[in-house]
Order: sequence, then C-alpha cells, then structure tokens
Amino acid sequence: MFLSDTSNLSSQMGENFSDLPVGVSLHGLSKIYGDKAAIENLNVSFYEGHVTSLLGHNGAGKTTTMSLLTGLFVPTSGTIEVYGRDMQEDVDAVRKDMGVCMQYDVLFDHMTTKEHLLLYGQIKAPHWSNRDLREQVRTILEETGMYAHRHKRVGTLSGGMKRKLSISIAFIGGSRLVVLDEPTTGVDPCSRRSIWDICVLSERTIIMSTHHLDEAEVLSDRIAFLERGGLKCCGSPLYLKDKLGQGYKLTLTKKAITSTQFQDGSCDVCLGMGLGHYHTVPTAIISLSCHFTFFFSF
Ligand SMILES: Nc1ncnc2c1ncn2[C@@H]1O[C@H](COP(=O)(O)OP(=O)(O)OP(=O)(O)O)[C@@H](O)[C@H]1O
Repeated sequence: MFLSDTSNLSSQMGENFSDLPVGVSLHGLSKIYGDKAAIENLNVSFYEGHVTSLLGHNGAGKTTTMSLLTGLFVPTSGTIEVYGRDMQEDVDAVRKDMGVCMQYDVLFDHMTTKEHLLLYGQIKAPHWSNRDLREQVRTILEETGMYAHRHKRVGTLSGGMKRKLSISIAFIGGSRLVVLDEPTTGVDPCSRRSIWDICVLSERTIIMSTHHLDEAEVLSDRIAFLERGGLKCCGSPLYLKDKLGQGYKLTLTKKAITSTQFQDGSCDVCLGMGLGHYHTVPTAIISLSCHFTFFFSF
C-alpha cells in the first residue's frame, strides 16, 4: 500500500498537532549494541489523547524503542522527555506516570482478576484512599467487560481475558503514559476487537507497537513507521494513505468465470457495502490472472 521512497516524509510534516499537549518527546535517540545501531537519531513526539502505533518490519527497532521508553534500557545518546521530565534524570517520577503492558502476560495464576487490579493500583497510587482505588477498579472492570470475571482466578481465564487484564493493569493508578508492546499477540480476532475497545477509551498518551496494519489503522490517531532504526514516516492513517497510498488491490477466486469474461467486460468488479448493497468499481483493472484467481488494482 505504501511507496518505497518516503524519505521526504521522514518527519511529521504536513499535519499540525501543535495545539495538542505533548506527552512524550524523543530527541535524537540512539541505541547501539556493539557495532550495530538498533535505533539511530530518532526524533518524534507523542501527544496526549492520541494512540500512536509503532510499525515496522522485524528488526526495525520497535522493541528497542519500547524498552528505552519504559526505562528498561539506557539510550546510547539522545533524550526522552515524559511530560516535561527527563527520563534518565528522573526515572522514578516518570514511572509513576507510566503504565506498561509487555508482550507476554506477567500474572499470578492463584490471584483473581480484581485482586490483580487492587494490588497494582496500590503499588502505582499508594496515596489513593481505599475507596477511590476500589472505585477505579470497578470502573475498569466494567469498561473492559471483565466485571463478571472479577472473582475468577487468573489461571482459569482464557488468553484473551489475560491480555485484557494485562492492559487494564497498565491503565490503573492514573497512568498518563501507557506503553503497550504488541497488545494483541496470540489473541483470536474476536478478543482482539474487545481489546481495541479498551485502548480507544482513553485520554492518555498511548504508545503501542504492533505488526498488524489493520490494528494500527483502526486504533491509531498517528502511525510512526520505523525502518532500520530510523523514522521512515509518521502521520495519521488518513494522511499517510492520502500521501503514500497506491490504491487498493483485490484478489478474487471464482470457479465458473474465465479470465476472458473479466477482460471483455462481461463481469464487473462489485464490492459488498453491507446490508445487501453492492457497488460497482468501474476503475478496477485486472493486473494479473492465474488459473481462477484474478488480481485487480483500483
Ligand atoms: N540485545 C541485543 N544485542 C544486539 N543486537 C540487538 C539486541 N536487541 C536488538 N538487537 C538488534 O537491534 C535491531 C532492532 O531490534 P528490535 O528487537 O528493536 O526490532 P523490532 O522492530 O522490535 O523487531 P521484531 O518485530 O522482530 O520484534 C535488530 O537488528 C536486532 O538484531
């Protein structure tokens, strides 16, 4: 869907978010392992109220960026600013504002869903009254659809429910910055959608890494594409599609129709629009046919 030469879109040009509060800024961030640069001179801002997705091939530098953002690794050079605080100088204070959901669930099988949220809430916000904490745990359980499962031991929950709990833990305790590392890894399509619902509820700065283009498109206010440790392009899904999109490709496989019927126009490309409505796509052209499979571009 995207052009390969996007070097002129390597920054956040074209869209103006200056009226939004900046949650996190990366300034000239680099991380070098031995003689290999995993991240090189990364400059990008993440805004409050936005979900920003980090996308990129294997080895592009997503996990390294997430690890630097959570303070797990120290950058080789450059700085990370979280709500005006320097991550390296003030890591403890920064972490009080931060919730993290790692790629793999770290949960206690013998504890219930509610007990997890109470435990992490107490650790994150020790100054909260018992009443306030219980109130927030109840709200999160209701918003995430886990209320009915609040007394279940985590060891008995499905993978999707465990993932939801891990994400809820990242949100509890007033986290203003939430970092989600591949939040839907290993989750079935149905549970993925209910996890998406949790992420869009929030008014915080959310930074998420994912391998799924559909997930990034549905959830993100902005997408940052990483390539070989650098920022390839960054913008809203609409902006990136508008500037870089090469249209759509459709693959049809049908038994009874021959390529001649497609080519002589006796069979139109129709797209289902829902509720039984169909829309003909007159600009669709056949780009390749192979046995009974037809590839269209439009
Ligand atoms: N601990 C390490 N030591 C040496 N090189 C590393 C280390 N961690 C990552 N790298 C290298 O840094 C580069 C970026 O890796 P990173 O894991 O951040 O990419 P990624 O985008 O998260 O990949 P994936 O999608 O596969 O998780 C890769 O070339 C990787 O081999």
